[in-house]
Amino acid sequence: MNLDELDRDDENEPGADLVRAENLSVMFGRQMVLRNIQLSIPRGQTLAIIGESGCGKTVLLKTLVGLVKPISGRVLFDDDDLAKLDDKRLTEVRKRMGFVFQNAALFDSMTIRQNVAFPLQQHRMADDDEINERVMDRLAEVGLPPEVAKKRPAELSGGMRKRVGLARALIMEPELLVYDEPTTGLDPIMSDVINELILGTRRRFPVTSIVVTHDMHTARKVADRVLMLFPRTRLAEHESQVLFDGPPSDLEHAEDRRVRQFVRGEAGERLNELIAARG
Ligand SMILES: Nc1ncnc2c1ncn2[C@@H]1O[C@H](COP(=O)(O)OP(=O)(O)OP(=O)(O)O)[C@@H](O)[C@H]1O
Repeated sequence: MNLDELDRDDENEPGADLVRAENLSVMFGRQMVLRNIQLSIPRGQTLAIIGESGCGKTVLLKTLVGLVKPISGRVLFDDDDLAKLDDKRLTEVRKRMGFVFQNAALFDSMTIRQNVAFPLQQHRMADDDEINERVMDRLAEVGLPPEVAKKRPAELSGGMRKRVGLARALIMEPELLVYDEPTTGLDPIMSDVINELILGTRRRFPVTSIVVTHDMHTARKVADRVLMLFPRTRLAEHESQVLFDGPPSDLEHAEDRRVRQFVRGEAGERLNELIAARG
């Protein structure tokens, strides 16, 4: 083994950062949604991003995977600055990411087999037999029976569609999996099935995960680390937008009262603010 190979091995070790955001700020028109976000996600970590509606969770997620461009700062994926990559390199990098969207985002006109195979076919990654085998393996991994492959999304329940979405995200064996609200709209039992799948996926593959969620049960159960964002508009000028960054077990005793209120589901002074705003 030469020195270059040794270096590469170091980078792939658990613990080295896969994603790094430096001084990230994002604006839409005149609205500053994110300001000066600093974030490093080591390989193998599962990070949950929480915070009230509209605080910028999804925007942060999209910026970290290069779907939204920051007005300042940068995102490094495995040390590559996403803003500096041309389209071809960005496509290569995206192949290393899997996306599980809120509504599963399946193609209604395609069968489940075609939906799950889509990323492989799009990148012409395998022949038909291999694609078929991989699709069936992934469906089995998310607990779906083989006969589901022939069905169309409309014939499945919401929970089954979410599982198909996860199977599709896994088909490329990504290094980074991002989940946007994976349990929204599901009953508590089906939510827990999805939580267990997220945990099981992490056990089976050495994947790094980012989970945007409103569901504190999900955050506590699947995450090694939780990041809580707060809406920019309600922060004092000097305050950081990240109110909490630590293990889920520390949330209940967080120093910041706004964190404790959020995780306990208490409206606190927010209720008075909303009543005052209504006049
Ligand atoms: N493409 C866009 N163009 C303009 N404004 C946007 C765009 N995407 C998001 N925003 C604004 O950015 C803010 C943060 O949105 P974001 O979707 O990240 O919130 P969130 O914390 O994920 O909320 P929720 O929990 O309700 O999904 C919102 O005010 C939203 O209107």
